[in-house]
Amino acid sequence: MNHSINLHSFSDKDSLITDLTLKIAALLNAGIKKNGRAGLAVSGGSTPVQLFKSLSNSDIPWHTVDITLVDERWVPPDNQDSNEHLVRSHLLQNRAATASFTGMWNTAATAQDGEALCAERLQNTHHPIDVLILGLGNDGHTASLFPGAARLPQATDMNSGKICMAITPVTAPHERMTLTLPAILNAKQIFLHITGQNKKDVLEQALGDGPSEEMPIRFILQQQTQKTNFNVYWAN
Ligand SMILES: O=C(O)[C@H](O)[C@@H](O)[C@H](O)[C@H](O)COP(=O)(O)O
Repeated sequence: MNHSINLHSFSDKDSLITDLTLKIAALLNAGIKKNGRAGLAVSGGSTPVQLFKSLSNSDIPWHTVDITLVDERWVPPDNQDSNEHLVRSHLLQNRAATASFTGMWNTAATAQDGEALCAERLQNTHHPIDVLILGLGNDGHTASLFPGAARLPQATDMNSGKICMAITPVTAPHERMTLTLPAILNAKQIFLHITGQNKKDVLEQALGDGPSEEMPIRFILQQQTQKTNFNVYWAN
């Protein structure tokens, strides 16, 4: 590995979830104490379901937390592929039911058409985001920063001034909306949450040399600004 990272390894998923839940709760509680509100941005996919369930029971004044998405597939919230659907089903439950949620999807026909409204809504949530959770795809994507996507250069341009951007993956279904790289790196704390040997292998490959465009998680691993705390949580 050519780049050093803070890697927290766990022998099983349950111990990871217990530890990460406490860590996230402490950071959100600290943010609330200092600023009156806190921001939490979450990814979709299958990995975070157990974490969402655990977080939903955490002792946090959830009514002072703004929950947003890191990315979204451009499908309505009643679609099983919707990340908003996932968050509503597993995170906005129990104690966390009182949190304020701002999704990315809107009724525009395409993500590109819905970009301005999505950005406007996100601007009205708590910033900077206190805790942002990323996942990792087998192709090295994170958020919806997909290798080979035509708009990847714009979505990773640190000077775009944009908070979110529509993007069409070539390696996965659905047009997406993603937080841009500068918006992701503006978070105070980023956790990369991954499970299984396969994802660890992908991470190790990404930590080696090669173009970030080929494995966009490298844009995060090799962040130039160094102002964001970045930790990897991995369990087998
Ligand atoms: O909506 C999405 O697809 C995601 O936010 C995406 O970036 C995800 O985190 C990875 O694809 C990992 O997904 P899994 O957890 O399902 O492996």
